[in-house]
Amino acid sequence: MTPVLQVSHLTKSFGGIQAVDDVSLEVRQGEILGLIGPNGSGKSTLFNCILGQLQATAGEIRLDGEPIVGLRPSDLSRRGVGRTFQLLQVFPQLTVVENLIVAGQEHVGSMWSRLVGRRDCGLTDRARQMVDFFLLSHVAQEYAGNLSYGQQKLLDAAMAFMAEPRLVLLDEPAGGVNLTMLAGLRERLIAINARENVSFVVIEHNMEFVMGLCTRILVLAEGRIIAEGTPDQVRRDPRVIEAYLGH
Ligand SMILES: Nc1ncnc2c1ncn2[C@@H]1O[C@H](COP(=O)(O)OP(=O)(O)OP(=O)(O)O)[C@@H](O)[C@H]1O
Repeated sequence: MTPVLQVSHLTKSFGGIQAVDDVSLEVRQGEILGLIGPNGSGKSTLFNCILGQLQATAGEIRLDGEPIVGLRPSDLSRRGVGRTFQLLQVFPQLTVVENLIVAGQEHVGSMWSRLVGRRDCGLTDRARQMVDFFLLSHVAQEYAGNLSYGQQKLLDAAMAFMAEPRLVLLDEPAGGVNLTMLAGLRERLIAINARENVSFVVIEHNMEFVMGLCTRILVLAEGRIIAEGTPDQVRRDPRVIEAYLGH
């Protein structure tokens, strides 16, 4: 079966720095792939190249077998690529449901049709589903700015699923989330992955969280993949321990 995402020999330089250095990887249908590595190892740069926010210096990226290098983030989202952000992207002055609908609208029609058309396109129903799924029903009509940080992270995650994506790139979903909410967040992500057969790539510094969420993990150091395997294999790999300790 064609992988959902194929990255081949991707390189991104900033002047003399090879932030991503000849990286190749594949993401399979329904897989939850973790991307870990010390600070500055190239994780965000790799994400931004995949998402069309940075132009790769060399290499190829394919989505469902089709080359996507050069496509804009909006084109990618229409092709089924969603993302969450390291820093929250919710609108504090909109309610939870309104945030979800706005996130869904990004993928439906042009700005003009959004302004004049008001076609719902099932967004209200999908927003209700996401509110229930991410355990936000009790705050559905609350302004997002009034939610706890953990609830805002759940909302941020839910927003990435509004357009029923095939692939979601999650940038530190556990960052800043307190211990009591972490287990719930991980459980919901695993549940939506299974329910919608969507693939994830997850950047995460919280080792316990990423090891409990992902089926396979890639480890980056200085722009290169230095290890790959199941959470257990990666945890015990001396190259990984050295990359973290030597940093
Ligand atoms: N816009 C830029 N201009 C110049 N150098 C950059 C730029 N973005 C990233 N870098 C450099 O590229 C390297 C990789 O950075 P990147 O942010 O991708 O790492 P990271 O693994 O995501 O780090 P962190 O875990 O701290 O977020 C670093 O040396 C960084 O300083």
